Amino acid sequence: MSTPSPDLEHDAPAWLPWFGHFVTRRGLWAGLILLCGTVWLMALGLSQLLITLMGRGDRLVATLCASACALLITGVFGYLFLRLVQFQDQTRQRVSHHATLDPLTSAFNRRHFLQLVDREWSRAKRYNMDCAMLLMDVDHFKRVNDTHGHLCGDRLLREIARVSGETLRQADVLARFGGEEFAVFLPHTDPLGALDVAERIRERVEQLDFSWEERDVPVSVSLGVASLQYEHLTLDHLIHDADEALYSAKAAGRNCVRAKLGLQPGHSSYAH
Ligand SMILES: Nc1nc2c(ncn2[C@@H]2O[C@H](COP(=O)(O)OP(=O)(O)OP(=O)(O)O)[C@@H](O)[C@H]2O)c(=O)[nH]1
Repeated sequence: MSTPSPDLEHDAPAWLPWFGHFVTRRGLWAGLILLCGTVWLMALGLSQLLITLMGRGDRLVATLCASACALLITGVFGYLFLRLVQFQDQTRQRVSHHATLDPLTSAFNRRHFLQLVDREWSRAKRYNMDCAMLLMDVDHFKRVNDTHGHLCGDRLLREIARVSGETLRQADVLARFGGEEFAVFLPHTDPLGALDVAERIRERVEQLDFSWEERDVPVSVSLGVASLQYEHLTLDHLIHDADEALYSAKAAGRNCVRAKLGLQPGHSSYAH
């Protein structure tokens, strides 16, 4: 997933791979000599051409020719240099895109999500701030794939990621956690707020008017919610609790939210 796209090869200026191989094989000095030699030959050829065309070899003509050559060569090499800078920037952006985003849904991938959330989670833990984790799983997704095909399943995953993202605040972090499972980290969110977000996502997905080849495809998700507790010593503990809550939601018949919140004694789960 994080391998650079093959498009990069196509987008590279045509001379770049060749010149890159040359410098790698022969070394920097050989590259520099090749570059200087090319510039020198271009300048010589061009000035000779101009002098021949103008038919005179006096000082004024020589100065004009030198200026024209300098201008042209600076333009050519300036353009090549700028293309190189632009290409390098595009490459950096694509590599970063591939390293952080899930290619199907454009939500964060699991690895990047865990990196981001680990930092946020540690801060919340240290400063005693609220935060919560939601795990969301598409209901009977295998059936969708089997009935309508994998392309339909893929589009459904994209739609679910889209509507979930629209439901969240800027600071919330959404990721595709695995096959048909998504994770959402909610910083500065108390247990009731987390339940509210989970319920809103569930409703938005349920209301998705999703069809494939003119056939309606009913969609629902189950969500497990866990809020940061004193006994969560690592991020894994928080994720584990969200996973247990998700399991309860599935066991309760799906299309619902279950939570491990520790809201008050005797108030540890929530049903849609
Ligand atoms: N189209 C598509 N299918 C995927 C992708 N990743 C995983 N799947 C499929 O998702 C299905 C998950 O099926 P199950 O784990 O049985 O879950 P489910 O059918 O949703 O059942 P419940 O979770 O119990 O409601 C499997 O058939 C996987 O092949 C993907 O990227 N695209």
